[in-house]
Amino acid sequence: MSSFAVPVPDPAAHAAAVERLDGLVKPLGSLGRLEELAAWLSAAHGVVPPRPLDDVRVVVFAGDHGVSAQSAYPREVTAAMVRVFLAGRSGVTVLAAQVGASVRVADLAVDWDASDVPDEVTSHKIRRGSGAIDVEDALAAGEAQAAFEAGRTIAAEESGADVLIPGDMGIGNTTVCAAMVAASLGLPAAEVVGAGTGVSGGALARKTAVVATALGRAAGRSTDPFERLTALGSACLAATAGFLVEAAMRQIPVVLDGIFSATAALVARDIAPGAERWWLAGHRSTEPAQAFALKALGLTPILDLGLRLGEGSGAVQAIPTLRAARAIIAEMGLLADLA
Ligand SMILES: O=C(O)c1ccc[n+]([C@@H]2O[C@H](COP(=O)([O-])O)[C@@H](O)[C@H]2O)c1
Ligand SMILES: Cc1cc2nc[nH]c2cc1C
Repeated sequence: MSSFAVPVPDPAAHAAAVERLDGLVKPLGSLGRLEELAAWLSAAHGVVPPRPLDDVRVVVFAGDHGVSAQSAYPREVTAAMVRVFLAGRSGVTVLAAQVGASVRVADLAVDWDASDVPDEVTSHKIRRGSGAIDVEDALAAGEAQAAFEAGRTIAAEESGADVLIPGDMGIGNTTVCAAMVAASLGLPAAEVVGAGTGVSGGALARKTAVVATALGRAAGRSTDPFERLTALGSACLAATAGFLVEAAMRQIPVVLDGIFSATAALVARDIAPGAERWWLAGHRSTEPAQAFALKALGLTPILDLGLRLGEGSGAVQAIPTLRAARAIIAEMGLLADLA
């Protein structure tokens, strides 16, 4: 049973938004998804028009994985990228600057000596790397809960945001996500495994075999979301799930990114049913597991740009579309006022 009483987005504001949208100077329904998003934002903010989306914040959850050998890139890239985020030179930092969003990086489980980075980066650290899920549990007893609580705390720290975006950085995390989505939805490894950073041929077959072995090892432990995170997940996945649940509790809209945030969302929805009403899917990733997870959550991506970077980069791209959705309901004239 869930101990999270997730509020429902305001149905009266949604109804008022639909009525206003239908009265704008345009053929009925002609602004398509923008109309749907305008009504969604109105319900989330409980007011028509919704507030401007001025304060957009990305939190990149960084961690290493015992299955990092299934990536096209070496494990050390995770730690190196944390420094790139801090230097403002990552993909998401550059793209976030384009839409005026901030980027924070949180090291939950990077396998490095982080003694020279600011404390605020490592203050929620759970461990150095997670277990190789084909041979051992990802997390020790209690760590999934601790990481989940860390993610909740981070969302609380960022609760001044108009929109929150979970980002991710972790070599090997698409292997973990594939296993988690397969376990959550009862799918075979071959249907969920994707190229990640770019594996193909024999490497893709090995990645699929690792996911299949992990699923076999964790058989029977998928029902409870925290047990699933312990067996097959990671500290970052648990923290991102906590971040998503806390955002929903605080009625802060979230734009999900790629495979990682969709995987965390699937677990978070099991922990806090109804929380998914506070989340939008920012974009469609190339990873098959993301498509399965979003379908199960009932979420349709706003954009499909063929992105597979992660970091929150795709979600950030959806912000101008959301601002456009707000602008139509805030600024367009009414049919009733036509001369
Ligand atoms: O967001 C996505 O859908 C996505 C798809 C493929 C790769 N990534 C990023 O690449 C890393 C994981 O890929 P891999 O091949 O190392 O498992 C991790 O840092 C993710 O942020 C992200
Ligand atoms: C360079 C690099 C940057 C990334 N950002 C997210 N995942 C990544 C993987 C690699 C390899």
